[in-house]
Amino acid sequence: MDTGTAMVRLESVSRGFGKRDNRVIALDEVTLDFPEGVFTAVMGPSGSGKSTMLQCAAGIDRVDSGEVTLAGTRLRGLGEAALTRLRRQHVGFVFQTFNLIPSLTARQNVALPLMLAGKKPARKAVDAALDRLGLGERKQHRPGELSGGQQQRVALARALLTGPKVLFADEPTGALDSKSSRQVMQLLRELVDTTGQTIIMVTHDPVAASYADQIVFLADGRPAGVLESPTPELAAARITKLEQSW
Ligand SMILES: Nc1ncnc2c1ncn2[C@@H]1O[C@H](COP(=O)(O)OP(=O)(O)OP(=O)(O)O)[C@@H](O)[C@H]1O
Repeated sequence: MDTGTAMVRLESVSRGFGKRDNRVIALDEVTLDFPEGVFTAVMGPSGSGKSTMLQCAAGIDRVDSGEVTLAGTRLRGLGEAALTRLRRQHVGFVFQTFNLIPSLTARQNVALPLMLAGKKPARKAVDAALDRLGLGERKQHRPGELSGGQQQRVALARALLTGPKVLFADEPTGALDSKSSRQVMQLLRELVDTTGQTIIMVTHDPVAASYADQIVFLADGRPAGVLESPTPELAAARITKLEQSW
C-alpha cells in the first residue's frame, strides 16, 4: 500500500515455541509494514502465525529475533514497565471473546482499564465512547443483558477510550452472527475513514476482511502476498489457494 510511515514495522521477526523435536516456528523472519491510517486484515491458514504476529506486533508477546517498531518506538530492550506503558498509551486490543467483566455495567467495563492504570476516566469521555458505538441506551447494562454484537462494541469502546494509535483485533467477528459482524465491521471502517485510525485485524472471514484497505496473507509463518482493495470473492479465492498449497 502506497502510504508514508509505518505505524507498526516488523523486521525479520522470528518467534518459535517448544524445544528441540517439538519446536514450532510460528514466525519465520517476517518483515512487514503496517502503514498509518490504513485498515489491514491478516489472513492465512490455521496455524500460519496470525495471532502470534498480532501479539508480537502489539508488544504482548516477545520475539526471539528481529525488530518490532510500534508507533516509532523499538520494542527490543524495553523493560516490562516501559512496555506496559507503551501498550497503554498506544495500543487497543479486541478479541474474539469480548473479555468483559460480567458483574460490571458497560460504562464500568469501558472505564476499567484506565482505573486499573490508576487514572479516573471522565464520565463524559466514557459516555462519548459508548455513544459513538451506538450504545447510548445501553450504558447501564451488564454483558449478560447485551447481544454479542453489543458486547463486542463495548469491548471496542473500551479499546478506543484512550485514543490508541493502533487498534489490534484478533477475530473480532468470530463469535458474531452475520448481521452483528457487519455492524462491527462498518464501525471499524468508519473509524478509519473519519479518524484515520490504524487497524490490524486477524480474521478467517473473507467478508470481514473485505472491509479492510488491504489483506496481508501469511502461510507457514511467512508473508504470502498482499491483496489491495479486497472483495470477499478475491479474498476467499486467495485463502483457498493458500490452504490447498499448504
Ligand atoms: N503458546 C504457544 N505454545 C506452543 N505453540 C504455540 C503457541 N502459540 C502458538 N503456537 C504454535 O505456533 C503456530 C502459529 O500459531 P498461531 O496461533 O499464531 O496461528 P494462527 O494463524 O493464528 O492460527 P489459527 O487461525 O488457528 O488461530 C501454531 O503451530 C501453534 O500451534
